[in-house]
Amino acid sequence: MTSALGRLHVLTDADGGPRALAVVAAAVAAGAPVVQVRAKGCSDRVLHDFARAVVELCRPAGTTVLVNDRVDVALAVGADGTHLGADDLPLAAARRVAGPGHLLGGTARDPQQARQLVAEGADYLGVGPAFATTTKTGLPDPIGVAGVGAVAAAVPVPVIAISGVTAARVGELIAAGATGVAVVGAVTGAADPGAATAELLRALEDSR
Ligand SMILES: Cc1ncc(COP(=O)(O)OP(=O)(O)O)c(N)n1
Ligand SMILES: Cc1ncsc1CCOP(=O)(O)O
Ligand SMILES: [Mg+2]
Repeated sequence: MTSALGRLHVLTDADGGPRALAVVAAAVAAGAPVVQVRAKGCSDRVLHDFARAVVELCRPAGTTVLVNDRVDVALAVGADGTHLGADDLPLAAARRVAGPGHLLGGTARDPQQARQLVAEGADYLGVGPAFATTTKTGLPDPIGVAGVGAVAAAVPVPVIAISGVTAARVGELIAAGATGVAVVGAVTGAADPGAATAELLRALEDSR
């Protein structure tokens, strides 16, 4: 079943450890509509078990679960979708594996790339890097609010802005045309991830 796509995507921090699950529980309890399992550098077994635990935390709350990079793991744990970047399985190939009822998102930084991903069947796009971030290294220069807006104007699917997103920056991103935002540090790095999630949700509500 394809779940509706929420406007706040909380991405787990890369290590997928026990604190990561506690952050997910706090974000879900605070009303996060989407959690993305993003764990780097771990074994398939660790990623699978972590993703399964996230699904078990999210299902009772009706929270949509996406898995970063790995459509096989997403399907194995019953997640709602998969997020695919330039180094991941091509989106069209993932669609052949996953079938029509699985949310597939792609990463885009410009209108041409965005239109290509939509043509391949993307249900939504993660667009950025909007602002500079220390969470992920090796990123190209930020595209800024204007760059997010240029992509949003070019495609009919939801645009989720990512990179350096804070509650204070939500309004300008939505005003530029983004549907929602994706965050790592704003929640996982917060002393109170639940309160941080609620602040982001308020900022999104205020930006309608
Ligand atoms: C919502 C959302 N947007 C963009 C990304 C980045 O994905 P990708 O380019 O595959 O980079 P990694 O996250 O795999 O480092 C995302 N994960 N989610
Ligand atoms: C996964 C990813 N892709 C582009 S930036 C990023 C990390 C975003 O992290 P933060 O929200 O802490 O800037
Ligand atoms: Mg990826």
